[in-house]
Amino acid sequence: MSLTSTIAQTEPLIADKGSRRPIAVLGAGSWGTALALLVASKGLPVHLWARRPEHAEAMRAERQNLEYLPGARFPESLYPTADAEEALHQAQFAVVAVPSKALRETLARLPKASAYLSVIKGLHFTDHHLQRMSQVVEEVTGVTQVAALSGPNLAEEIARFLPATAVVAAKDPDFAQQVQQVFSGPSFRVYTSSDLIGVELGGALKNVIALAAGMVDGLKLGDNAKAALITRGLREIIKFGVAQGAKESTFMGLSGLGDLIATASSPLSRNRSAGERIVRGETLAHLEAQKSVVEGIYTVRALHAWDQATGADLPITEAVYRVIYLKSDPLEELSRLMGREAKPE
Ligand SMILES: NC(=O)C1=CN([C@@H]2O[C@H](COP(=O)(O)OP(=O)(O)OC[C@H]3O[C@@H](n4cnc5c(N)ncnc54)[C@H](OP(=O)(O)O)[C@@H]3O)[C@@H](O)[C@H]2O)C=CC1
Ligand SMILES: O=C(CO)COP(=O)(O)O
Repeated sequence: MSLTSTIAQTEPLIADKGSRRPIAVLGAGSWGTALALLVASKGLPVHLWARRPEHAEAMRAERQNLEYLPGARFPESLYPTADAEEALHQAQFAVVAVPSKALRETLARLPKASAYLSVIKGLHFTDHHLQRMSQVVEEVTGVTQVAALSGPNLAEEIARFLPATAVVAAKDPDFAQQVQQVFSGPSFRVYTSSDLIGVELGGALKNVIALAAGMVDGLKLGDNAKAALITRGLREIIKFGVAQGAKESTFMGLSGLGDLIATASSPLSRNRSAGERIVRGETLAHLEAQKSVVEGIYTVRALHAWDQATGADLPITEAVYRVIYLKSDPLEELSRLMGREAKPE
């Protein structure tokens, strides 16, 4: 099936301007593929870009992504390609779904889209500044129409069309609504928000708390400890996020508390399971080398650099940093947290 026939055969289900144009998904890992499936299952044309031609070819032949999401069959309107020009041709917007460490390089070598949706849960520290992924997109491409989608969204569950929710935030409310329409469906309910900072920070920072939650699981510290970690972790996220300009209420929503609960408790979470493996002796080098990304190990490094530069008070984040990067004993870090100065909640 050719690209043009994919577009021509597809009857769009949404009524907004530009809806006949395809959605380009840049990154054919587990999340890019799951989102491509969601949209294509509505009959909308989706171009899924993979960086390796043999990966795109295999997906076209198998009609599934055997490397990242085996078993999830591709609808007709999902077209995998390694040709970026083809992927981005007439796209309504491009969904960026590569790991945060690959974002700059990927955007710099691909043709520009007219608008972008970041679904990346990461954070950069460059030149003494923290950068959210939408800011990186804007800086590298010069495109200002950028949104972010986040929430409790484990790719394997989304690809099985189990019910889930997410929130999309953008400076332009019309663009947030356009994205909402494209992704909303019977198994995926999408809310809008104007708090781009809060939505992006919630998604990035919960990965650090999920790493800590995995450590709690690995050390068998119990459910009280896990609940305490999630609650105090959320407090740390809120304090940091509000200082960055986010709204506190955003962190009590899907992209904050919602995602934190899912990631800190699910056996499917790579961040949570990485925490578990770290306390059993697995090395940072091994985690960095694994095929599927563990974003929290980069986010905690960026937050540590920020903490060093500004003196922000991020005790759980710092404890996770010391365990992962300085090989500190997790039980010593725990007693340091438990022994902090007494204070009101
Ligand atoms: N998986 C999930 O449940 C969810 C993930 N996210 C976020 O989405 C983002 C992507 O994660 P996810 O899809 O899970 O990651 P995966 O590890 O599953 O896939 C990563 C994808 O990015 C590609 N990639 C890796 N390095 C590069 C590079 N240097 N240049 C170009 N492409 C590259 C990989 O290609 P190749 O195979 O060739 O290496 C692969 O297609 C992360 O920020 C994650 O936090 C958000 C919500 C849910
Ligand atoms: O962001 C996610 C769920 O919302 C995915 O979590 P992991 O990256 O830990 O697998």
